[in-house]
Amino acid sequence: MSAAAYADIVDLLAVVPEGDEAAVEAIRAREATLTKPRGSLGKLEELVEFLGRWQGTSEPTLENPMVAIFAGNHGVTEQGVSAFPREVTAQMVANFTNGGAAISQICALHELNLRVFELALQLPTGDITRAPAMDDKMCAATIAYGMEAIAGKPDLLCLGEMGIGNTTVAAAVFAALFGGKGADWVGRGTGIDDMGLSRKVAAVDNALTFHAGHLEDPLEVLARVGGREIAAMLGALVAARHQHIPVIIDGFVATAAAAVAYAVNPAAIDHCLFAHVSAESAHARALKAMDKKALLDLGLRLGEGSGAAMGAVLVKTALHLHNNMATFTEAAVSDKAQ
Ligand SMILES: Cc1cc2ncn([C@H]3O[C@H](COP(=O)(O)O)[C@@H](O)[C@H]3O)c2cc1C
Ligand SMILES: O=C(O)c1cccnc1
Repeated sequence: MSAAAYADIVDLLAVVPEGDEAAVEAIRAREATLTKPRGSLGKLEELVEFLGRWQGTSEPTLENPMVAIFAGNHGVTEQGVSAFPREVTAQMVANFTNGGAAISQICALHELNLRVFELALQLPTGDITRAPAMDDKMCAATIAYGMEAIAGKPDLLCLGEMGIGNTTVAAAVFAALFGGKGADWVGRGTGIDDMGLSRKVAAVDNALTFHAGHLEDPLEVLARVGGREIAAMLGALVAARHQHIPVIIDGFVATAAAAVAYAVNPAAIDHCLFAHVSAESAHARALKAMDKKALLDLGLRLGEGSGAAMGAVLVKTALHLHNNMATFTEAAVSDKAQ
């Protein structure tokens, strides 16, 4: 990575705006006046606080929630690590736009703006078992692309991805950042069989061996064993923080982008809500490594932002209740006995 681009990205991760605790206090004060026992909406109350804290206002909005899907292709698919062929990435991108994918329908039903960003699908990244995924310049450019992609000021950003083979590179990123070997981080992804699973474990182990000595720096990890969609999600996540946009992270692969940010500065992902724990087995391990708890456990293992969008559905519900329920006074309901 050019020294300047590298320093810029590290700076943006290292020095991040704090959450607005005064906004949270004001939200809690209103919450206490609503016609329900205090705290009885549990995590739904926390979701409103999350929105206010990171939008920096006691009156958060959800007028422009965006689901951003970044799509990339991976050289490591040559190792036979996915149950599906590489061309599915581009085919699913078309399906997202045409309305046929799960994420398309979640977004249509719940009025979330779906944006799909293709990242040079005809040019897969390097096969991480024997080359860097990206050179530093490509990695920096892709992070910058992710930063730009969220222009248009969403008030909530859900991050998702599409990329056949990307559960393998995500596993390699986790192993490089948090330690352990392929077997600790690899799962079945799209549903690969036992032989394929062994090839996946070997691919991650071979990548760790090939890149040994160059995996100290989190951004170097991203460039060497990550992928374009992970780099772009990292850029989007960082830009969102500086623009006061709360972020919802999807499953295993999107969490790898958050993990790179976390490895540079744990506070850099405080504005990120982890929507769900994926059925991809090592996702729980990744969340634990960052001491994060997921909101939902729906047994999803899809990617494409589906879990993040389901999180956004709950956030929408939570804010609607907060804004539209009656207070004890308005409804003439007797408050708790003094
Ligand atoms: C039809 C289809 C739709 C998808 N939507 C998301 N993914 C998910 O599966 C891929 C990762 O799994 P692996 O590492 O095993 O290739 C990613 O594209 C991810 O978004 C899909 C996969 C398929 C096949
Ligand atoms: O949790 C995920 O992000 C995931 C799981 C399986 C396949 N693709 C993505």
